Amino acid sequence: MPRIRHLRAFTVDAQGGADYHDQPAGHWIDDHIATPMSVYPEYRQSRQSFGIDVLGSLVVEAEADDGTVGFAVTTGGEPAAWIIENHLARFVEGAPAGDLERIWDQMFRATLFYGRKGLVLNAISGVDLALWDLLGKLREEPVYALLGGPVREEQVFYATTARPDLAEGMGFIGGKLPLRHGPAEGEEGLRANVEVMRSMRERVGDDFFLACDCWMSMDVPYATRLGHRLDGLGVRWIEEALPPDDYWGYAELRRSLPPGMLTSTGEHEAGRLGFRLLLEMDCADILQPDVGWCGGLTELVKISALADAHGKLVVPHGSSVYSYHFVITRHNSPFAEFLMMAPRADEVVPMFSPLLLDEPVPVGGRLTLPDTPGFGVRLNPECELKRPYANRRR
Ligand SMILES: C[C@H](O)[C@H](O)[C@@H](O)[C@@H](O)C(=O)O
Ligand SMILES: [Mg+2]
Repeated sequence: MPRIRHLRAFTVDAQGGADYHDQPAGHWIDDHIATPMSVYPEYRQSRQSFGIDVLGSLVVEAEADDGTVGFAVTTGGEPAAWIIENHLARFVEGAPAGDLERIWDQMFRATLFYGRKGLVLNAISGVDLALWDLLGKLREEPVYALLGGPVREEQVFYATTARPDLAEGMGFIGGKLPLRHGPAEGEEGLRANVEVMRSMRERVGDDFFLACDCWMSMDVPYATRLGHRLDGLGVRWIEEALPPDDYWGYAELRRSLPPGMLTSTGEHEAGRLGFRLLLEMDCADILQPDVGWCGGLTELVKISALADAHGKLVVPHGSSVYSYHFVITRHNSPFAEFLMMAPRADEVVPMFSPLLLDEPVPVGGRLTLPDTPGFGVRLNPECELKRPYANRRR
């Protein structure tokens, strides 16, 4: 097995890409969506106004001594690039390309004093995914084959979108709508949240599930009232109603919702111990780790096994090929998320566009992955990469 000769971290000088919240004005994903910052009226209209896209895309390359290059993309930008070049690289360069477990463990242990979750886990995830891509290319196998192979022929998707009614016509099995109002907008905002879901239910068929995404914007009393007002509208789950660390609140909310209305969370959680806490405190019915943020595939495998042992679903937060190669191999990941990244959510475009070439998209709401080695994607040469920390300080 070749050794890893170089690890490189780049930022991308282009909108969109892996930091998919970085979109031009007018895009549905930045149009008055409720967030923890909604308590400040000046930050309600646009999530970019408070910096949701402040980090930018991160590209990680791992080159083996035989010249093979694996890469991956995630959210992290310059700060993640600094962590990778000045701290994580020492555990990767010189190591055998197959030593994913030891490399991951050293990266995680070495950053515990300042990492644990958040940006550092994004950086570790980016390195880990690049190493899985490299290993697949060296072994000439798709990553899903390295994970034990598919448990189904094709993957079905629900769509996260401002237009679930359009997503139904595209063959998706359900639609998740981001809610626009939080507690600070009072009863009027709550009524508007309920009304948008009621209106959407009237526009889609009974077999098409709806969910609502609250992006950490609420509190337990408000989310409980919301859940009971949505009862009867066929809302499958209420997503990420509370801040990620409010394990107690999630457990209380889950007990308080109407029978059959599920809760989900996890896209801003990281590491298997964080997900163990969500499981053992009965916080959610569906866990949604983002494989580009939770620690990468090496950690997602552990998170998923824990969840499976608790009888819980793992439906990773939209992360393009990096989650598709995983979910196709796990029974407790029966469907996947697809984020509709067209500005008016009226057509299917690759999630990380324009950063990747050969990025697969669902057709008719379903997808069969090719057997291309690694994750089966290439970097778009038209996207200008910058390597801000090539001259390492440490
Ligand atoms: C659409 C949601 O508001 C977020 O932008 C999205 O990133 C995430 O929460 C999701 O579940 O897709
Ligand atoms: Mg979400």
